[in-house]
Amino acid sequence: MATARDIIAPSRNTGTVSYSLSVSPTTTFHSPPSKSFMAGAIPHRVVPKQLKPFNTEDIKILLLENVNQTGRDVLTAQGYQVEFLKTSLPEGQLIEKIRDAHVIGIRSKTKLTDKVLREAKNLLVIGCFCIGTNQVDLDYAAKHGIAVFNSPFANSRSVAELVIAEIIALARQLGDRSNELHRGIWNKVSAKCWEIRGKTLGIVGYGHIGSQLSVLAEAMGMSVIYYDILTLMAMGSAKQVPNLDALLQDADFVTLHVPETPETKDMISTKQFEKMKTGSYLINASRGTVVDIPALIEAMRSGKVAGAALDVYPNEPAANGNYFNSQLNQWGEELTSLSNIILTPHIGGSTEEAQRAIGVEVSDALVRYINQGITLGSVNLPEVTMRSITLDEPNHARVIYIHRNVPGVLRKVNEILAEHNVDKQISDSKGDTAYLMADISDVKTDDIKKIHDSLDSLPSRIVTRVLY
Ligand SMILES: NC(=O)c1ccc[n+]([C@@H]2O[C@H](COP(=O)([O-])OP(=O)(O)OC[C@H]3O[C@@H](n4cnc5c(N)ncnc54)[C@H](O)[C@@H]3O)[C@@H](O)[C@H]2O)c1
Ligand SMILES: O=C(O)[C@H](O)COP(=O)(O)O
Repeated sequence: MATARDIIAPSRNTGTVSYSLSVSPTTTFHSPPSKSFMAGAIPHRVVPKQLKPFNTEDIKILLLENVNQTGRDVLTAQGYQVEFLKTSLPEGQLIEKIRDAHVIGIRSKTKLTDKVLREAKNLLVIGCFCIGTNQVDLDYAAKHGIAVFNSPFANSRSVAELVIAEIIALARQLGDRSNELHRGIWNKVSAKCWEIRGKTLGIVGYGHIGSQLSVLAEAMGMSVIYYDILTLMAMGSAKQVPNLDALLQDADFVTLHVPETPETKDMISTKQFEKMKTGSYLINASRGTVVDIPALIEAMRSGKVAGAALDVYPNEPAANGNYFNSQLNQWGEELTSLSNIILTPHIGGSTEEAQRAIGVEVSDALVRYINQGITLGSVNLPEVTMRSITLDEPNHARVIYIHRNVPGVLRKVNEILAEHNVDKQISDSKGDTAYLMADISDVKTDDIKKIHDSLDSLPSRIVTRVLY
């Protein structure tokens, strides 16, 4: 029997009733009509038709990890069934829950491995309500026609501001002084406390966060150097250095802003600490795997590193609570016993501004994908968009065919579509997966199932959807 993932029934809402235009990606291209337009210069506006894949209340969305209310509002306004949980889920429970879901929304904790995704038979799309997508097996998802979206920079500023705060806090040993006074100890010292003015900040990874931080740090009188695998335009007076060693030997503060990849695993370990200046500082708000923590503990004990701020850890708890100990990470208690180390629970992107913006951005992308098949912003499928079908175009349908990227597919698809007029068609590929979108006209209701089933029976098929 066809499932919600592949068979597409007509929407209850696609008659002549009024439509919400908010879901149309093209809405922003329609200026409000001016007075002269209203006076009759243009007889009527072109109104995008709200395509629906099937009765929207059939769409089941599972939101984990306390996705912001803004995101929940966008999705519930569509009439989807939204289940919301504050925490991540252990693998067994995740597998049980994901079997039913057409959409899952997560943040950085939920691991969507191939093992989990294999059970997600109905899953159309994954929304990462964060920047990182390392927690998702992107390749498996693409090969199975599951689109993945994220929010590439809505929390970048929040992370950059946190790092600025940490640079000053480490230079002035604020964490220690505050902890002491909380225990009743007055310890007024200036030894080894510094201004940050004139010091050198070394930024590893000069992307959205690194470059934003660069601007803020220079404004506070720091010199900025950066290392990145790409040659990137410097902000202000910052200077790119040719390799990591060059950065480590010159920086007073080293801050990490690279993604989690095989190349960045233990990027900062014993050898790198040896290259750093004595009395320098390390900040990691990227991913926990990037720093070899036992090596950091050693470097801090020896005095090589004068202070550190960590926001991310190799193992992080699924929920808030009393979990940060040696069971979670074997060095947990050694780390907490060090002086001048700021430990935060992965809060780099946790501001009201960032979470609200991410909620809207990712939910909008999910709605566009579910209702119209648009993949703009997808991190694992080719980015494909087409202007909306309008209310002036009855008997039109949008065909989405995600298929293996092998020769001869377009010919077969167009043989199937040949009985109809193909108004627009776009096809693009990324690796092994290709994405075809075609708007066709002269389509009768009875044709929909035939088109769907014919495309679905092609050997190249990954996912077939027909929207109208
Ligand atoms: N602590 C938090 O709450 C928080 C919030 C947002 C992002 N993050 C993490 O920060 C990371 C960076 O975020 P971003 O938005 O700046 O990402 P980005 O993709 O904009 O920038 C990453 C940069 O790192 C560079 N890079 C990749 N591999 C490298 C390597 N081996 N050596 C040197 N440079 C390398 C890339 O070329 C790119 O310029 C994210 O991947 C995410 O893991 C953490
Ligand atoms: O990837 C990110 O955006 C950050 O690591 C923040 O993740 P979070 O949304 O789980 O706090």
